[in-house]
Amino acid sequence: MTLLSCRNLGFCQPRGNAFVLQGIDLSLEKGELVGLLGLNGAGKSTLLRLLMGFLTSSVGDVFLEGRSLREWSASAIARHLAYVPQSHVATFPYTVRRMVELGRVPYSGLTGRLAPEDRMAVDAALERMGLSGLADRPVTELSGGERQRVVLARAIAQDAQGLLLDEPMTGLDYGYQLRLMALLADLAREGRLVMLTSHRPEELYVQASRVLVLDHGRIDADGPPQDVVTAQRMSALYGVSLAQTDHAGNRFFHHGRDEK
Ligand SMILES: Nc1ncnc2c1ncn2[C@@H]1O[C@H](COP(=O)(O)OP(=O)(O)OP(=O)(O)O)[C@@H](O)[C@H]1O
Repeated sequence: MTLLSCRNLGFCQPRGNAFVLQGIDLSLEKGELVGLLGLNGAGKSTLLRLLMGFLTSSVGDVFLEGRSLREWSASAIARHLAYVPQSHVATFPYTVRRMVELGRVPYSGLTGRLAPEDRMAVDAALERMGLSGLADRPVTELSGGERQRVVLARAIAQDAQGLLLDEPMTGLDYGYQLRLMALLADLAREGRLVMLTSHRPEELYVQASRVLVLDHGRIDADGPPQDVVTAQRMSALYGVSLAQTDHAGNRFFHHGRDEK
């Protein structure tokens, strides 16, 4: 079932004269783990922000559950879609628990008391991100990777049907990168739409059910990872010579020896 879709979506920055995104047609289904690849500046974050309703399209429209996002209130969107930004600066010394509790605001309201199910969702998210032992620490006193796990836990606590993540692996140690990808795959298998931007095609090859390539603001490829994450396409996209080796369900890329 389609959760999010867009038709002929286009976006120009307010003071820019060129389109950052153009002619984007997408139908994003519940149960999919969608990876979004593209060069720096290709428009990946812009697309996620348009799908979240943080930016308003210049052309075309985004639909959530078949209704234009323009008809949805911000809190109703937040009960359907959670978002993890590319970077997050902690300026106020909230505790880790309090930060994760903010994921429940779409249900409890800003001043509302947390119901038992809110507390359960917060505890489960803390546990899933390995933060139970840090719950009472101020976020301003955490490492970069720990803070990233707090932002991820807040999004998971939101318990939304759609989870849109902008380079979520940034700053995570290798163990948490692998755990997070497995968790995202689980969330998709549970019937959620999970969409993430990434600069790691090999990781998308293993876990994503669908991979999109954005190139110069347009969708250049859209399909299963076996068809999209190929040495030929990745070489063309990144402008480097790559060869591929498949092994035990993984695909590894090797940088050609002729290039430095
Ligand atoms: N606030 C802004 N004002 C003007 N231009 C912007 C703004 N934010 C982004 N852009 C431009 O929009 C284009 C798309 O940026 P976007 O952040 O969506 O790219 P991205 O694919 O997410 O890149 P990266 O991989 O580097 O995160 C870029 O050309 C960028 O320079």
